Amino acid sequence: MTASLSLGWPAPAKLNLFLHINAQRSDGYHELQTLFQFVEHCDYLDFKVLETSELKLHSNMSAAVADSDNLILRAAKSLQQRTGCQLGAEIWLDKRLPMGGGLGGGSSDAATTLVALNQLWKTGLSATELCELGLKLGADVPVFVNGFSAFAEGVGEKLQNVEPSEPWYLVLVPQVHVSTAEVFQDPELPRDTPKLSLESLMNSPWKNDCQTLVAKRYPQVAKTLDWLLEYAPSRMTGTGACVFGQFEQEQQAKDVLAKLPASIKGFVAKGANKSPLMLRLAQC
Ligand SMILES: C[C@](O)(CO)[C@H](O)COP(=O)(O)OP(=O)(O)OC[C@H]1O[C@@H](n2ccc(N)nc2=O)[C@H](O)[C@@H]1O
Ligand SMILES: Nc1ncnc2c1ncn2[C@@H]1O[C@H](COP(=O)(O)OP(=O)(O)OP(=O)(O)O)[C@@H](O)[C@H]1O
Repeated sequence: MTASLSLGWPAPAKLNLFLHINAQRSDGYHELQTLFQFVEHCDYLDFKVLETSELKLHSNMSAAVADSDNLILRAAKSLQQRTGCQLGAEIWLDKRLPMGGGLGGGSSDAATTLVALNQLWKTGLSATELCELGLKLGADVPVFVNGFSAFAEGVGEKLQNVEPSEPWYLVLVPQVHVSTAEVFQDPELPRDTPKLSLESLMNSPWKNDCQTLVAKRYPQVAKTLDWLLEYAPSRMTGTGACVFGQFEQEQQAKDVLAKLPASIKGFVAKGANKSPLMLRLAQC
């Protein structure tokens, strides 16, 4: 192993514990209020610093994503451009998170790339500057850079750290791809939930404003959610397709996982208010 090789940078999944859509802005984006929590189920990235500005990605992603669209390479390039850094990187992605499932895997990969390369290239951007850079790549990137469970407003970039309880989750992955852009463009999406204070949101029942619409458009999501609701309080995350049920004990979640019909995939993971990415960064 050479000194320039840096291994095992996690890119965790997130759950939207609640997701309210408050309004649509004139640029098409939506004002929302959401509560993000990480789960200890991650993609992993390895980095090798190159002395030239070349950026190279190797991955085991099941779906083909062109290099020009890949959020990892876009993140690395944006950091080079923002800082004038002349170094490059060879990056290995061990993709474990389902893609397009509302778990934010692509955004999380981008955030881990920004945080890791800022460290390895010694480009010295602050967390706030990395969040600003990340927001240009996707609305969910800043919360992953921030690294703490957060109440988010705006399009998802105005963050306030919070500490909800850290239960065990059973996350189910319906085998359908839900496009975030399509959900937000759908005329039937409710966009008028009143903005509430954090305190009243924390004390009200949690809901996802995209859930009814996505369940209607994708019967497999409805079926999966109905199945899980038999065992635990459950909701959809983000714009779907994944749904999650909440349990006090790991074993309870595993017992339900064991009953899962073969046609549905799922995993058990603990909620975490501190991102595993921050723990990895602290090791540097
Ligand atoms: C719904 C959430 O998953 C909640 O965590 C996110 O806000 C979505 O974040 P994301 O996947 O990073 O989304 P982006 O890649 O920025 O946007 C995808 C598409 O979703 C729509 N979009 C996204 C976020 C937002 N607040 N309003 C929107 O209308 C936009 O049409 C955009 O073209
Ligand atoms: N490194 C990456 N990993 C996953 N998807 C990527 C990556 N780079 C680009 N993408 C593209 O982003 C799309 C969304 O991927 P992602 O897994 O982040 O969706 P998601 O979990 O629904 O995200 P969100 O909850 O933020 O909407 C993919 O379908 C893919 O085309």
